[in-house]
Amino acid sequence: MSATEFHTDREEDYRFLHSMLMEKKVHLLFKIHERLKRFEKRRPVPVQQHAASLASQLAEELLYHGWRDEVKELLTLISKPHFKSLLRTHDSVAKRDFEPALLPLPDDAMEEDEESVKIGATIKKDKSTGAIVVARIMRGGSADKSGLIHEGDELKEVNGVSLEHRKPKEILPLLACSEGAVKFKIIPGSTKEEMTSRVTKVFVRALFDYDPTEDPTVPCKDAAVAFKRGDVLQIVGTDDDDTWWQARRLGDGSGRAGLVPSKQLHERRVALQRPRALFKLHNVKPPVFPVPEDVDYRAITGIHIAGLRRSFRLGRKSSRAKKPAQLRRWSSETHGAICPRTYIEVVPYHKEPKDRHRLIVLVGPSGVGVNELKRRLVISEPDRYGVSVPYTTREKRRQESEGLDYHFVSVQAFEELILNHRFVEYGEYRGNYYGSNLDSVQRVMAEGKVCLLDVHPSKIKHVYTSEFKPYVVFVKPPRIEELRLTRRRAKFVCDEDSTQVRMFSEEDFEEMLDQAEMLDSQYGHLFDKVIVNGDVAVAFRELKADVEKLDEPEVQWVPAAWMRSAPTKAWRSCSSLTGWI
Ligand SMILES: Nc1ncnc2c1ncn2[C@@H]1O[C@H](COP(=O)(O)OP(=O)(O)OP(=O)(O)O)[C@@H](O)[C@H]1O
Repeated sequence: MSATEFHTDREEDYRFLHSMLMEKKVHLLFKIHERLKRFEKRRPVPVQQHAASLASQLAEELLYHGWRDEVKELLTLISKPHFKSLLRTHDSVAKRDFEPALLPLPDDAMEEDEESVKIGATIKKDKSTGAIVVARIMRGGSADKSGLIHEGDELKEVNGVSLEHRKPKEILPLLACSEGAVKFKIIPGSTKEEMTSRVTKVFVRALFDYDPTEDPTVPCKDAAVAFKRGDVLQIVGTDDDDTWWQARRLGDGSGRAGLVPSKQLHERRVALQRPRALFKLHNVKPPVFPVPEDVDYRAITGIHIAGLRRSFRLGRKSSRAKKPAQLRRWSSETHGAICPRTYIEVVPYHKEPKDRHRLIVLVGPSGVGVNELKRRLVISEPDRYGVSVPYTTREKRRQESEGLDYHFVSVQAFEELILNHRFVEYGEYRGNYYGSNLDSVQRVMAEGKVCLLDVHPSKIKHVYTSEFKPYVVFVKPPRIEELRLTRRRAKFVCDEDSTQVRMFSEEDFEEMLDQAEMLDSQYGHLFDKVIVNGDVAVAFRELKADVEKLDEPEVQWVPAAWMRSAPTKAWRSCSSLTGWI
């Protein structure tokens, strides 16, 4: 090689190197390298493990924040499949839970006589030791029933095959190909005491519906439990998990436990949906005002039924009245307060023969037939059912009797009763007070009768105590077609003085249905029973049978707060019993 050639080569090399180093891509690679080097030293730790669900919740919330350009841009960005995949990858790295797997043990390995029972367990690689450990045992599944495998146990061998250095994914085929009994070699993860203390015996009533098939965030749809508002769930494990609990639904027959959203998780979801709820609330019509009625049921039925007059709920008459000054609400109304409804702790209650009857609270939109049902109950068994006699400050009329139609009291006496919190519900109409008084309710109950009370649901809180143990029945209108059909001949009182009656109009039906929807969405968590009042005879029979059931020795689930002064320690951590009503 000549010197000139050598020189030329060097020249070319130099040019090549120069052009390569000037390449933009190479510069970017250097930058990435430097950045990675810096992060290597800092060892960043993920701040959270649910970035993907957080982003989808954020996207949902952004929908309610107008359509500004920045919002639009952010929404487009977090909705992109690449971005979503990135977050999902981030989450699995954050959890170091790269390959979670449901352990498909054959049923007969654990439970010979229950072939239908599915094994329930998940395994994962322990991030610090690299060992394969049992992550979750589904209560009621084969693994749980065998009593041999527990959460935190380390799996060493399956059928003699060592699991060392194996990934969870590699263990599944080992189980799949095993026939008959499966042998595990296990190192127990916790002591027996620790294990039993993990299984809580807390029962809750769900205050919302949950359908895992519609929940994109549930870790495993098959392992989740669906429930409806009002269902009683036994919380069998919270596993220190603030997102998913394990629970079994009472009465579903399987005894299998599965995942349900934790109180915290549901609260977070409700909080994110709140803008929508608040938006809806602006349309809510004002609720309760006193509207007395003087229908003479004694003349109609031959039985004197004290207190069976127009309820103190705001009638359709009042909500339409264009004279708001005439009607003034006095009691402090907490109607608009919204608290996320999650779960309420409940305990079993067995009614003893010496116990008083539970208070029956009937609620429903105006005109739905609450009074009608009350009246039918009292007439059917006047010695068993009673209604409380309301209080008023107005003058007694000639045909009225003290203590039968009303308790006629002075304004001063009435206001003292208000100050002493003796009213479940009260208000003022044309300069006179009217109210449903706790003493009246207590008197009916002391007579050994079933007291029927008709209040706006926002007032239930005044009787939500162990003394009254209210059983709340929501009387719901049927679909509009059935309303038209069943109320063809029905008349209702349509003026403030209860002197005029008229037929129901299409608008009345629509308003009744709207009100029912609003009551259900705002107070549905308080309802023990929903009765659709289509055919009144059917509704009455259903109501009567339901109320009679409360006297049977069957277990009734009542709020734990009624039966003890303070919530259990175990539950205190996962539920606040205040502020939900
Ligand atoms: N299922 C039904 N079928 C036909 N008519 C009914 C039915 N239920 C109630 N009614 C009639 O509808 C009218 C209104 O019923 P009711 O007075 O019981 O309503 P309400 O819910 O108590 O209303 P308010 O809150 O205004 O007092 C009455 O004439 C009653 O007889």
